[in-house]
Amino acid sequence: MASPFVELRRQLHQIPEPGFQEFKTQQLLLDTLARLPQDRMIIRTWRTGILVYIAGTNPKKRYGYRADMDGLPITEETTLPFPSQHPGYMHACGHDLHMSIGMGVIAHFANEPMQDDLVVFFQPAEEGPGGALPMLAAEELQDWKPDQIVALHIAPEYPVGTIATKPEILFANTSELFIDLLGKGGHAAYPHQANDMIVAGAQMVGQLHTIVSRNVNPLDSAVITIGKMEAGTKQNIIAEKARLEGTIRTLSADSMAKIKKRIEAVASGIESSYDCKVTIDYGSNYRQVYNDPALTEEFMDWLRGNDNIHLIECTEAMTGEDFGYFLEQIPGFMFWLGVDTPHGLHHAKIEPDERAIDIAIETITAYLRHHSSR
Ligand SMILES: CC(=O)N[C@@H](CCC[C@H](N)C(=O)O)C(=O)O
Repeated sequence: MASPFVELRRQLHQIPEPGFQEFKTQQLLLDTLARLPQDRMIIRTWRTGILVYIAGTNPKKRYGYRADMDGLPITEETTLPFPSQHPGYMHACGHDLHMSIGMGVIAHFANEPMQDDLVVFFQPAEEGPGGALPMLAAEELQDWKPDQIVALHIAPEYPVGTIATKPEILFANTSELFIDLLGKGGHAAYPHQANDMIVAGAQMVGQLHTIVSRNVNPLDSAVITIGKMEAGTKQNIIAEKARLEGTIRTLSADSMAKIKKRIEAVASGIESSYDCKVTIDYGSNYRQVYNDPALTEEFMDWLRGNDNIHLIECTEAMTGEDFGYFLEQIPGFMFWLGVDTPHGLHHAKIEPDERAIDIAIETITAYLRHHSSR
């Protein structure tokens, strides 16, 4: 029989919700918390998020664990017997696992407290527009700020039982990218009387893809991805508008600033070439995930003595995570948790191996207990 936290993951998996609309998710987590011993627990809600305080036996310090809550606009194509019940939405980035692991950590310390205090943050809207920054500024959190914090992210490429991390930068700086092109629509047979935004938008995508290869130092990694392009209404109508939606990733703040300047230059070139209006909106921006070097090294050393975990010192990834904002204010680290599936993050067929859930709960609780008693 599956552990209660695997069961919880299966329930969460069925109700993926967009950022700041995690209403059913919040209720399910609150109902689950209500079944745990309450004597050491204080629960606060913030928007669709939850903060859970577990008082220690003789606290000198406060630890934190953060789990993200939102799903993605993906139509699930897994073979799981508990698929998403929300059409067009899926937990395809492991947040269902991150939350069930958080609940396992809470249950562990609610039953057998450690010396120090613990706050678990169930944080909405990691995929966008970003729940971490407003949550960190929320009144509900001010007297509960931890002294040290940890979070994890599932890693499809690693076997179960693997943890991968590194000191310093783990995940990139990110900026969303929304570009609107406005030209002049018209009849398909009269292109000379219109400004076709399909042609302008396609040109712009091509030019955007030269920025990383031609303007960024190759030793300083960066990515521009356009994940969505929308234009036109019918095959014989010239499109008046086009919209490009994407994301920028960089390891350095300098490259992010440079890329944005180049995008603006490309946009003004497109405006004059196609006699159109181009508007850029950078949406939400996430700070890099910067692992505290001393705490991460110490965690890695501790893992080396743990026979159940295979530790990998990995390289940086160009993924983003608004946990970077937590790490800007609170020392701590993030790590990858192996879930061994051939399909990557954000893929409709991703099926993380659930055995990783109990492994993560055991590892985090043992680490916190070890650290807390020092
Ligand atoms: C771990 C992960 O996949 N995170 C997301 C974060 C998205 C940030 C933002 N909405 C953007 O698209 O820039 C990622 O896509 O890396």
